[in-house]
Amino acid sequence: MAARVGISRLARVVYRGQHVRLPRRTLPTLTPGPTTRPQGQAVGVANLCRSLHTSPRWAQEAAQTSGDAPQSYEFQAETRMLLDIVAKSLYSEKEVFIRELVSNASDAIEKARYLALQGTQMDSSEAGMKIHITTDKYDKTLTIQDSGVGMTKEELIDNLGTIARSGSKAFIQQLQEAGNSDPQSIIGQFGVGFYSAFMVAEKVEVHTRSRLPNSVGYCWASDGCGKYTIEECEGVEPGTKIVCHLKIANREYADEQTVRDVIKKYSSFISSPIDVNGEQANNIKPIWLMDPKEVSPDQHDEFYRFVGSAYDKPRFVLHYRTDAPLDLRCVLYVPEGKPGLFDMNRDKDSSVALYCRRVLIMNKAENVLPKWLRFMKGVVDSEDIPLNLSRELLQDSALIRKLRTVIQNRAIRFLFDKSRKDSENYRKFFIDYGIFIKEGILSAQEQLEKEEMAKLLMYDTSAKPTGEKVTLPEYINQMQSDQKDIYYLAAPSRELAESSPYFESLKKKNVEVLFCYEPYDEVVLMQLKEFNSKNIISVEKQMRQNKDAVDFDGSEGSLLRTEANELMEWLKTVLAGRCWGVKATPRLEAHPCVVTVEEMGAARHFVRTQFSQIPEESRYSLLQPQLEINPSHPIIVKLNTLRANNPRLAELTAKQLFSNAMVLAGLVEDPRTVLSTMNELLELALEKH
Ligand SMILES: Nc1ncnc2c1ncn2[C@@H]1O[C@H](COP(=O)(O)OP(=O)(O)OP(=O)(O)O)[C@@H](O)[C@H]1O
Repeated sequence: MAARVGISRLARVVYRGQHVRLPRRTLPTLTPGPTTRPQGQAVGVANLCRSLHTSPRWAQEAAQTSGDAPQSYEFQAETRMLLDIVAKSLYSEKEVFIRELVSNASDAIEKARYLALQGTQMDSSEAGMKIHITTDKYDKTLTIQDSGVGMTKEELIDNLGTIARSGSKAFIQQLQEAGNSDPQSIIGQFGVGFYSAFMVAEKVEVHTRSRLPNSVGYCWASDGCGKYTIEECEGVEPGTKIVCHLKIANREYADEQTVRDVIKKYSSFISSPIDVNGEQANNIKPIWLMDPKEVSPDQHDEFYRFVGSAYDKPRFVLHYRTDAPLDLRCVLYVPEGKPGLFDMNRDKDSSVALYCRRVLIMNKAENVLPKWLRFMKGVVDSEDIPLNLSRELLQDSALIRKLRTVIQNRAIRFLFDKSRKDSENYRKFFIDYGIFIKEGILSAQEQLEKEEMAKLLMYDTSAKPTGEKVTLPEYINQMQSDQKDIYYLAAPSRELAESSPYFESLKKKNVEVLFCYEPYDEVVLMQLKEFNSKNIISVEKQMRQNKDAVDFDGSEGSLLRTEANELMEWLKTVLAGRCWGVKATPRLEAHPCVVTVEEMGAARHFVRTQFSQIPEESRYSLLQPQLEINPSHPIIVKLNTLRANNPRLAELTAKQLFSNAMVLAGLVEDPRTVLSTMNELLELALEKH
């Protein structure tokens, strides 16, 4: 290694095609040679450098060659094409070449570990399984050395002279299909493995020795312009050392801090230690690869803050490993904090990083998790994901879809487990994050998928005190033996739900009813339609469908059948244009009447969202409300006599009863519309007092 002298005392010369750094005092003795390095003269050059008391790295290595002339080879045609494009492209993220080389180094170490584990006879020691990176600003070199499997001469030719990886093949194929029209746009979608080094290097040297017994070392070198050389070298350590002689424009990659930053960005979680100039650069443990039992809560807290760029803690940790149907290692966190308004946005960036064998593929990987799980933060690592996965493929590949389904199913199972075993914390989670689950149900296509997510829903219920929620499976478990359907009631609050006329008869029969307080709750349940082969129906619908006849037994204070029939006929006339039918119901007790419509939830949604644009007279014909009267209620009984005694007061009372019922059903957006006749009604009612 050259002695470190100040830059002012150094001079740079190009000697036989190489940039050589020399102390100034030696300059007069140097005679520039030819601009290209002739084959077979490496030893001479090295000798010259030694005699000048300087030893640039390439010259040091040249001094160790066997002395035989390096053999020259041509790259396979496809490789040449790839190299040409890579070298000339204006690829914006050149730094990824470090990721590619580090990932190859890590793969080589993994292979060596694996072979050693398999009992293959090898020259290996676990202790040295490291990646060493050295930077030299003066030489403009970046060297990446691993203690992995190394390569034999044949492997060098096969692996680096031809396109081995499928990703590169796909890249070439796309390029050909695109008719060479826009290579930059295509190259941006791919990592191009080892060849990406030529984006930044004018020359790349690979010093390698296979770990197989009795292997010799080789030096592979190329400027990426169609040819490469291989020569036998002595003193090569087992493993591979890649020296990138950087182009002047890319000399920043010989800067230690730049390299550290790139490693932090892409390769923090590589399992082998990565040293940059002797100091470890990846000090974060890939905890998702550890045995879940071995990871402490503190480690999770720290890692969560790192991956999620968060300041709180995770409330739930899903640390999950599987080999089938996909190889998958993931750690996913549910934040302790509540979601902010921004988190609700479906376009919010994902907080999940996608790795493949500890190599970062994409930081904010969209589509790895379904949208509704966007509140989860963490890491997904799958060996089945190709390293060169493009953004386009990530958008729409069968593999990513499969990954998404596997993770979604696991997340649902995990959360469902929490709901049963850690119910208090799950209840709090549901209050904060339930809206995402509802969104998931609304956006799912398949009934089965909807029902899976619906296991996670929780509601207040008529059978439990306020705040004690039940899940749908719990509701079904508690159902009465003769109960066929799941009932729900949408109301703005528990008080209004409990006093709802629609709930009266079920309450009397002790039938449990789910209370939904949010406007979108009933939209979700309407979409869900059924759960575990049970229909989910609103209490209003249940009432409208009910065919129970009124028992006109002449009980005291109740209308007789004929009286009720006459009153209903009269009501039809008085409410013409607003009411599409009148019937008597046995299901009311405290209330004089209710309004029912075909799909109450949908109607309410319609009223909320569309009614302002629809003229008054058309609104009723769209809703077609039906009035159901309670023939035993004092107001109804009185109304029947009133229509003969005081027709005007009876008419006003009937209209007001209908308006009140519409309000109770949640079908009136603007309450002022029901007050128009109220003063006249009061005036007449108070006349005799
Ligand atoms: N440091 C290394 N040690 C041993 N072999 C290496 C090393 N770097 C590259 N290779 C060999 O060269 C081949 C080509 O490398 P390249 O990066 O172009 O693609 P790849 O690593 O095969 O692709 P992928 O990472 O998708 O499997 C590798 O498959 C490997 O056999």
